[in-house]
Amino acid sequence: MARVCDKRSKRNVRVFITGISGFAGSFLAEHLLANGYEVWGLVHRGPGHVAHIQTQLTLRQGDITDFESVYAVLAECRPARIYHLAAQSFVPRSWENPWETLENNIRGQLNVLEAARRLDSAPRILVVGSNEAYGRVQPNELPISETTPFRPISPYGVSKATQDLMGYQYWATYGMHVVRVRPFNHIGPRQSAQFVAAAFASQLAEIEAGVRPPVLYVGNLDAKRDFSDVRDVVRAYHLALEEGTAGEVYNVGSGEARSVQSLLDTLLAFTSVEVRVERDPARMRPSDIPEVRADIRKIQATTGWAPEIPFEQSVRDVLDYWRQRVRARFHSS
Ligand SMILES: C[C@H]1O[C@H](OP(=O)(O)OP(=O)(O)OC[C@H]2O[C@@H](n3cnc4c(=O)[nH]c(N)nc43)[C@H](O)[C@@H]2O)[C@@H](O)[C@@H](O)C1=O
Repeated sequence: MARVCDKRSKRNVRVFITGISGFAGSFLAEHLLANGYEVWGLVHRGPGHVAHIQTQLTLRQGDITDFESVYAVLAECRPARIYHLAAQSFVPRSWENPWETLENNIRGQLNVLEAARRLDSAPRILVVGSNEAYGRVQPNELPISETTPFRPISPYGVSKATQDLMGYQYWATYGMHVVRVRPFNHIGPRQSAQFVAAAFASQLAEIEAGVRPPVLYVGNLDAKRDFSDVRDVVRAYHLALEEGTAGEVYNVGSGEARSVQSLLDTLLAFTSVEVRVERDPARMRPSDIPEVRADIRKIQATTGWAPEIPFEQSVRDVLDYWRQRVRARFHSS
């Protein structure tokens, strides 16, 4: 373990992160900088969530679905590690526009792997799948292990199953050092308000600030998800790529299932305002996986990783993040 945390030994190790300006990508960039890596990244538009550390990074603009732009940036960087995080990650959007999600996620990763194959730096590559690839899991299959079959029920799940298999194939065919992870739900500051914890916290922060009536809109509260903190998840990504075995795949989760109702109850315990909770039909999905829970023994045994941030702390941090954002928005106008 000391090996991957030794800053001096990583000073010349160049990593490249796709999706660096996003939710998980920004925390990964911070984590790798703190561990002494030289961090590069691909941004589509602006620096987003890495604006505050921009001077410590080398950012290049490009479109993940355009091979030439991906190849040009990777050929310039010649990274020793690639963390491929860029993706369309909101499940309901994939039902509205399936091809957009499939194209972005599948073509995007194909471009990264094909470009990496042409590099003489022979990078290690982290491919990010999802528990959505497991899809419709039966109660007797819980907790979900890496050998549980894929039965995706959303185009997003299909795209992640494909990315996962593609990562395997590039290892099997070309012997490339590809390590795959299958993260379960992760929450934390900076997450878009599309996702459940941020969706609830952002409404609550606005209600507290008096800029929204005291009605909190929700979707399916019965679903059970395996939530972990994004800061624990990016630590797992780093350890998986440094300590994991090429060609292998690792679940990343907490090992516990919680209902969306219990997430809501935890949030409401942190506020003193009275809210009415109302079911919003627009937030219901054509199909929703009823329960997921990760078997995380494989990554624990291989890397020693374990989640460290308690669920309540993550939820509190999400709410505080949205309180700050709401304050900044309404004080500056
Ligand atoms: C691992 C996996 O994790 C995530 O996928 P997700 O599970 O779809 O995440 P979510 O936060 O959108 O929904 C969680 C649950 O919460 C329910 N729910 C209730 N009420 C609202 C609501 O108001 N908003 C949302 N978004 N969900 C709601 C919703 O029906 C679902 O059962 C992505 O990061 C994905 O990229 C990924 O890979």
